[in-house]
Amino acid sequence: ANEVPKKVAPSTTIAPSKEVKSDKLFQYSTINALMSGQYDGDITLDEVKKFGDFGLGTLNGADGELTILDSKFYRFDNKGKMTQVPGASKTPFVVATNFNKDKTAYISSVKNTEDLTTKLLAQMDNKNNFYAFKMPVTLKYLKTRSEPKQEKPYRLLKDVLTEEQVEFEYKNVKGTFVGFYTPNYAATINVPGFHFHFVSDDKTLGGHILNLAFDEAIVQIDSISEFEVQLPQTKEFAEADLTKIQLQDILDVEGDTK
Ligand SMILES: C[C@@H](O)[C@](C)(O)C(=O)O
Ligand SMILES: [Zn+2]
Repeated sequence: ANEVPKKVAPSTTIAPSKEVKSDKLFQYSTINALMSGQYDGDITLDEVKKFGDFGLGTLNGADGELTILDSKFYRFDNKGKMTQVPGASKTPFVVATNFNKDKTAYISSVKNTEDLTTKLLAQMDNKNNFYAFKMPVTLKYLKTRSEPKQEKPYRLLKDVLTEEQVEFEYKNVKGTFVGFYTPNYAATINVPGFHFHFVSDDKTLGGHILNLAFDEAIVQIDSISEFEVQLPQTKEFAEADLTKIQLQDILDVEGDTK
């Protein structure tokens, strides 16, 4: 009863920190799993939407090229058709973020994707961060690819794309470039280096960019210091050997065909 009352620090209310949308990169599954033929995911695009309004990937069965822009899901198929897909659609591999630009940069006289990556790298302060790039642009030249829905037993993505990818070439297309950069240390998790998709403003074309050219554009750059990988909880994923994929195989399928 006569114990000395504990000294209580004067209560200080900490001003609630400004609510900052978590600047995180979310991905479902890994590029090694996709390359190994893991084409059936157990996540819907509506669930992905919780993690980002901006992104890219594919749909179950590797059924075309997926691009997420302003929280809408666009599928560009092997017939060159672009459609919006319902949120109940599932994906085996997707990368998404709530895009918030840290800076913008004026990029000009881009002759091809190699030239673009050099110009983007020059704008990146930390090559060990992830990055997202959003760029409204009129492309003088655009070469994209897509691929048909696969049937089981699934083949390696390398074989699917080598044998079945369909390439499309366009001139003077206005749209939005959706891009990501993954540091090489994460090369088994996501596409190492740059990965670009596209959605035309009239929503008629896009897909996985193999090559491009444009005179000038302002690119929005989002430097990302946190990434989250949600792993498929499917039997196939649990039993898959994901160590066989070679880095060169990923680079071969992501880059332009000769
Ligand atoms: C479906 C694939 O072509 C994907 C995910 O777009 C990629 O790996 O580039
Ligand atoms: Zn792609």
